[in-house]
Amino acid sequence: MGAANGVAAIQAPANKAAPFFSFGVIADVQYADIPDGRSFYGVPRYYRHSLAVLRRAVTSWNNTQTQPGGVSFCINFGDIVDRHCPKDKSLSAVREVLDAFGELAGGRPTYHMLGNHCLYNLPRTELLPLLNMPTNSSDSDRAYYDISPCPGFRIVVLDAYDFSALGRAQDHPTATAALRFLEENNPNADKNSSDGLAGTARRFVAYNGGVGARGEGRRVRPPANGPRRGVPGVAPVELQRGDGRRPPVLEMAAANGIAVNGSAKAPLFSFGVIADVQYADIPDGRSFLGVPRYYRHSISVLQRAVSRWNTHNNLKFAINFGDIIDGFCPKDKSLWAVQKVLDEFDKFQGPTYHMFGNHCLYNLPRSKLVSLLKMPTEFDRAYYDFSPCPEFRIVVLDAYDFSCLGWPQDHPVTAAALKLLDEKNPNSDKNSPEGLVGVHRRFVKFNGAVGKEQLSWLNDVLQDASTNKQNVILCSHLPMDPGASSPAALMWNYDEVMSVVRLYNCVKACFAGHDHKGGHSIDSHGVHHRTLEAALECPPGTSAFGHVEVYPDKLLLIGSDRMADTEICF
Ligand SMILES: Nc1ccn([C@@H]2O[C@H](COP(=O)(O)OP(=O)(O)OC[C@H](O)CO)[C@@H](O)[C@H]2O)c(=O)n1
Repeated sequence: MGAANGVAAIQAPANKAAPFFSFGVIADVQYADIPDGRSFYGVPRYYRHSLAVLRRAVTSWNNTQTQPGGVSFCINFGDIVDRHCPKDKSLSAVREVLDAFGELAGGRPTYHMLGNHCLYNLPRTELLPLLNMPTNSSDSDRAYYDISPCPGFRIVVLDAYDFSALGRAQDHPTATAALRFLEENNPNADKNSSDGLAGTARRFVAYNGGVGARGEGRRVRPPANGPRRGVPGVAPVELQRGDGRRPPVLEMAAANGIAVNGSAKAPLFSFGVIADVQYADIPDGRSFLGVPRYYRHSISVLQRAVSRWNTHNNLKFAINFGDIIDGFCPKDKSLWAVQKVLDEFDKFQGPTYHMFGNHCLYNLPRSKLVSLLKMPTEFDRAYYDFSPCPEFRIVVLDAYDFSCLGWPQDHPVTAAALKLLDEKNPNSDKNSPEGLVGVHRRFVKFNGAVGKEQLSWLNDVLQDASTNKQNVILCSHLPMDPGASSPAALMWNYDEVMSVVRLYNCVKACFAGHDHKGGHSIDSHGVHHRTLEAALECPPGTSAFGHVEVYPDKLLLIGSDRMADTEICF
């Protein structure tokens, strides 16, 4: 491409060899023949339509035009039917979904796993024969297995409810042990509620479960020196690899085994995170795709974040991942709205580092924003780095450096970016990804790219960080890995940025905003990508913010209710 301020050509994959095998994937169909509803947090759920999604998936997997050679099998990641399915219809609903999987051409199999919703409907004993898992075991309760579709690969399917309170009779020893475990680790009367639990302890709710320690072929030996750190009432065991070496994490097992791990040392430093506040003094609305947006409530989420960060008392700084106000903010109120949000950030007892999001640029020009957001940069640049301790460097990218947004209409960057969109996106409305396939959906006007000069600056910063043996946390409004984002929310030249990142080993994690539902992935080079859940889409009374504890060998994102906790080990 090599455009004015420059994004270079999007690379075709270098390796064009045929894959060893392909397989279809689908998760959380949660079918029920009932009207549409909403999740606990208010997100719409389409119980009947989900079966149509599955049928479309099967048609697509059967289509050798779109799936050259077809898929060899498919994996269903659980929750085949929903808990709201009337219980006298559970069996027929499960059968309906299984019939849809059965349409996979040539009798190719589907490999299923258990989800909590499966177990709300039917006991394990009834469910397991229906799901026909290749456990190859006389243990009729077993729901974990492995398959080897070709000599060089093995697929391992875990039973995440092996140790859980679900799916077994109340007086079954495993159910009793799991309930006792929940009693010890969750003080709420409603064990589905994580209220009051902090960080990763929020996972101790009845709708989750654990991998038990009794698996055949897993060699378990008791610890030499009695119990170590762990969950109260949980007896630790150490699991051995087949070669006898201990795995890198200490695992704990309860009566029937559950694995947990934690950190005892103090972090090097911690920082607050929040994304997509998108405040506007306007009534609630919806995204283009119909997800509710709470424009006024989002500032309450920020207020709660600042108050929690201040209570924490040990956060060195905060990072705001962009979209400080919304595009629907009346333009004569943009400045007032930005100032109102900044006043809230000012109540935090430390500095806040900001970055541009598309919505910032719908409201105000770049030059005005750089000074309002007090970015620690020279000239009008909106990318920068800083080092909160000798071992770490934080790099903040400007994901709209090369974009159609924020530059004057007659600026060469605007013209070059529009030209790129014309080449990549045939729609007359360049905000629409309609008809674009896969990661090509990112070529829409509400995204942008890191320009040539910024790429070269990034290269210099990463080289310097490597020389100084610093770990790097890369921050950008736009996500940079398809595994952690919808394709339509990706940075235009995420692949170019990641090519620079991969020249070094210093970048340990990339954090982003923009894709409001959030996401997490580990890319092929082991770099974690964490897209943060948006403050804007928190129904009143709920929140999405967090703080990151930074250790020499890991980051722990500790989220408030809608922001998921994430452990990033390196
Ligand atoms: N499919 C779409 C999606 C959006 N638009 C229009 O584009 C503008 C920006 O969209 P918006 O959802 O407000 O952008 P956010 O930054 O809040 O969210 C990120 C993306 O949605 C990521 O997936 C707006 O005018 C939309 O109406 C569109 O036309 N077609």
